[in-house]
Amino acid sequence: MKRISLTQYLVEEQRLHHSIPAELRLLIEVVGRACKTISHSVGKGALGEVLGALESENVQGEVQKKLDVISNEILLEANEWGGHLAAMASEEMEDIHPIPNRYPKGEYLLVFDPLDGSSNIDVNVSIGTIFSVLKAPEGMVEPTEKDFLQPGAKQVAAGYAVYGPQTLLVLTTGNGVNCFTLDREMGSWVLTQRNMQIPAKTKEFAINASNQRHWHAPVQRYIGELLAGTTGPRGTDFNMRWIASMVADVHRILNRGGIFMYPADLRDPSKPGRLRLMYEANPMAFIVEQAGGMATDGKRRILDIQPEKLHQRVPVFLGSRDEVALVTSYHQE
Ligand SMILES: O=P(O)(O)OC[C@H]1O[C@](O)(COP(=O)(O)O)[C@@H](O)[C@@H]1O
Ligand SMILES: [Mg+2]
Ligand SMILES: [Mg+2]
Repeated sequence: MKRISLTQYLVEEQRLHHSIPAELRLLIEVVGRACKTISHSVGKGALGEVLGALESENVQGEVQKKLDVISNEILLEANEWGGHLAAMASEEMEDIHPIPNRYPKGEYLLVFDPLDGSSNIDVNVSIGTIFSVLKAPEGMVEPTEKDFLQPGAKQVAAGYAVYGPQTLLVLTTGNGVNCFTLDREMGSWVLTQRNMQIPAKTKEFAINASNQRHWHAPVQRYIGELLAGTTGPRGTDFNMRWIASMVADVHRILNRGGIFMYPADLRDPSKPGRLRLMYEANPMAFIVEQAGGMATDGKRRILDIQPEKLHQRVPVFLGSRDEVALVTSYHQE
């Protein structure tokens, strides 16, 4: 098999297909390098003293794990001097992070969840990094939060890394979805899956069922029908998986189909669901659509939502098209 590296793939996209500008290619390479460094820290575990929690909380009021903070710092540092960005924003930081004046600046904005699946860090289950790239608005002088508040449809690139049995990088620049595997000996990302496609039909679903008593009626109905299996209206059995790392759940769905749900529920109305629009739902929705799947908040296409604030939460239904369309239709009845 001819080995194609991430750099070669991106150069091909840039030169042959003109689908990405050189600046964006270089930015993606910097993010890819940062993910390699994070992978290295994750892999050290107790030997690198990277496990466990800190005393601090992030803007979401969640206790920060050491690796949440380490990964955030790796991404900030790698991208600060790259010269391709105007500013960054992260799950772990309340405010945006403009590129300091001592570094060259570029025209892109980078948004990330530095470490996704924090509850799995200390138990050696797959975790990851999710990122999204936006273009800074025309005429922007000093970046502000408002410049980031663009619908997901405006993303120019999105991806995630999974730190699991293998370290993977899944990427879209709006021209399909490709997967790269980290060759740990060579230290390079190698293209291992081209043009990933999510099957439209599935018999597998992912939801945190411990929240069932709080769900709204359309989700109760949909899940009730799946659980009824051959004895219910669907006339077939469904299987359930829940890793509690969105990256790992989405990666499974990208490979063999399935529907992933994190709905809003009857609890705190100020928290519609758990996942964050800008750095979890939008990049994953972009990837899923590029792989032929569908992503909604139950009512609307996620990529059409106009963000109102950086750390906004949204309900998420994404994956195999037929199932996402069905649960979305239940919300419209
Ligand atoms: O604790 P729950 O309800 O299983 O939630 C799991 C979800 O929370 C998340 O871990 C949130 O991400 P963070 O770890 O980045 O906060 C998702 O990856 C995952 O799908
Ligand atoms: Mg997350
Ligand atoms: Mg996180």
